[in-house]
Amino acid sequence: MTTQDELKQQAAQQAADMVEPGMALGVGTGSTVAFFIDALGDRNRQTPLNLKAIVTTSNRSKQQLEQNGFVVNELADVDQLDLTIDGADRVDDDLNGIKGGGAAHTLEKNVAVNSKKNLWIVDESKLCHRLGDFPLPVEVLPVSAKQNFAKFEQAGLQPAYRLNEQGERLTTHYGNWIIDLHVDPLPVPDGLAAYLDATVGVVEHGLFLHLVDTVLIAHADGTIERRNR
Ligand SMILES: O=C(CO)[C@H](O)[C@H](O)COP(=O)(O)O
Repeated sequence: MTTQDELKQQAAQQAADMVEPGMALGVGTGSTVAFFIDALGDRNRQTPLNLKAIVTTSNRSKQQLEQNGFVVNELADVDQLDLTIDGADRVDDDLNGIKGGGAAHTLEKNVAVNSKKNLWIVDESKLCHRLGDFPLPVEVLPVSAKQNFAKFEQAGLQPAYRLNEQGERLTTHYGNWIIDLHVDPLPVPDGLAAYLDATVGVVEHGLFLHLVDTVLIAHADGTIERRNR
């Protein structure tokens, strides 16, 4: 039987084959992306890709890219990316998604919107008809987290602070906190995104709507499905 890791690896391998020489590439975060980075490294060792730039969204991915011989750039040093390859926590029938299971969605969204094309690599367990069964991560400034938490509670969004292994509030790369919202299903994702975008103290949320161009889905029967927006 194919394990979930094998499925992630298959999607990652196919994505690595889709990278074109000379591209400015964005690379996301997570276990699926970790397979992608190793596959890209293998390909680059066989035939150098001479990538114009590589920008990534976490220290973990950065370290792994460097171990594979790539030089990593900051988003601030690049005008625009050609392609960004990332994982996702959920993908719905309209190719909208939830990201941020790894608390990296703020940088992930900044990289994604500055990329001409976005490709997600997922195994079939990430598919859903409607978003909601995976908690929606919201990165908030600590200064007004208490008030925003109360606001989310009043709005029926069932907030919970994300905790680290020590049981303390998890701190993001930018020194903020994550509040996970629990609404299943999300009735109107665009409406919720607009509400969160307009909430002072919300740094970024994990709703990635109308953003991805292509999703590669690894199925348990060994096929890789390609869905385009
Ligand atoms: O959004 C993310 C991190 O913020 C990841 O892309 C998402 O959590 C998927 O991770 P994995 O490939 O490990 O399932």
